[in-house]
Amino acid sequence: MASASSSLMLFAADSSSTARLVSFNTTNKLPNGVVQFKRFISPQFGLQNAKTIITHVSSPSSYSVASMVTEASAKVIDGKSVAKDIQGEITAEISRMKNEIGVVPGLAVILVGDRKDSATYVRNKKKSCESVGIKSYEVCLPQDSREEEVLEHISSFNNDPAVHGILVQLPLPSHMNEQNILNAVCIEKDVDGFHPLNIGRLAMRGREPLFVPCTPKGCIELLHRYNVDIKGKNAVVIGRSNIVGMPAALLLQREDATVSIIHSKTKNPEEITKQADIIIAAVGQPNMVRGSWIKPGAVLIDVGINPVEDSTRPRGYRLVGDICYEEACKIASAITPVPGGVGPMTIAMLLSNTLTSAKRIHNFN
Ligand SMILES: Nc1nc(=O)c2c([nH]1)NC[C@@H]1CN(c3ccc(C(=O)N[C@@H](CCC(=O)O)C(=O)O)cc3)C=[N+]21
Repeated sequence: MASASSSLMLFAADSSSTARLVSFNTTNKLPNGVVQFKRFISPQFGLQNAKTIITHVSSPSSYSVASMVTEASAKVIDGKSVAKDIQGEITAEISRMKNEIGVVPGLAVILVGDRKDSATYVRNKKKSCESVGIKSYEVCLPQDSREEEVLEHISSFNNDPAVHGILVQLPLPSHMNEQNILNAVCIEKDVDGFHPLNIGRLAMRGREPLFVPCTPKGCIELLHRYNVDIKGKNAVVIGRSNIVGMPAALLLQREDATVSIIHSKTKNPEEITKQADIIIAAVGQPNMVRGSWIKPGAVLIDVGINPVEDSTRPRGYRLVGDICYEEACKIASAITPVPGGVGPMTIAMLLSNTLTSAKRIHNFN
């Protein structure tokens, strides 16, 4: 078979053809060494992410063998880094606002109960607020509080001129009526974008919501900042929750994508995802989207943040997405990691919505 030098030349010839989808997926094992050629190159991001690993070079008596594995790995969409950039932009705007009109944006968070994950999110939000210069107000109520108490806090934040955004951490305890509570947040301070009037406007052509829900907004912002075309593309949203799937589908539609929504009753979901140029996965099922579900070159946004047991980690678990990253990164052209993908963007969009709200209320541009 191939000698070491001819295999390397073969690779060189390949790598000059940038735009072509080159794939030769062979795995040849020879008794005296291994020759492997494996390539998945996605056209959209060219070859910059192709990794060539010479795994084995041997020179038995008659010939030498180089084993070369070239696997394109998708571009990593670095949500953590984009979120950091955005927070820098927000910090600068807040300081300009403070200097020019003496106003500091304020965000109120209401947390009911003692779910550990909710407490962690709320703590992280508070830290992020501090770092950009947003003043945060926090109310923590016990699990057995009455709905009326929550409504009273919302009402007083609605009337507090120092507060420009109000977030009620979800999920609420099951004895509370989530609809009543979300309806009570005045739409001018609904930085989560969960008020039915904001969602309704998001759904209507020619109408503009005051706020767009943070997680879906973060997904679209990542696509924009990575120059992913959305217009005219096939986009698939997996999951139809009020807080992520549904608004994500509406946003993609507003960006002129052709949108399909997959949910628990969808038959043969993989046949639909296989057609998708863009997938947003938001179901909360660890590793549900397998490599075989993905069209080569697709762009993947993974909203899932699922803890799975892992005794090798200090916390006893690690976080995985809804998309099987190890398989998907060999087929997609770009993918968000978990953690470090959509999660940090959710917080950045919350800060951004809070700044927008303060600007609007104070008529500051
Ligand atoms: N009213 C309301 N608004 C929300 O926006 C809201 C909510 N309720 N309830 C819970 C979900 C969840 N959520 C996250 C935000 C950031 C990360 C995040 O930054 N995650 C890190 C990982 C953090 C870790 O290591 O644990 C990451 O993905 O890199 C995750 C999850 C906001 N939520």
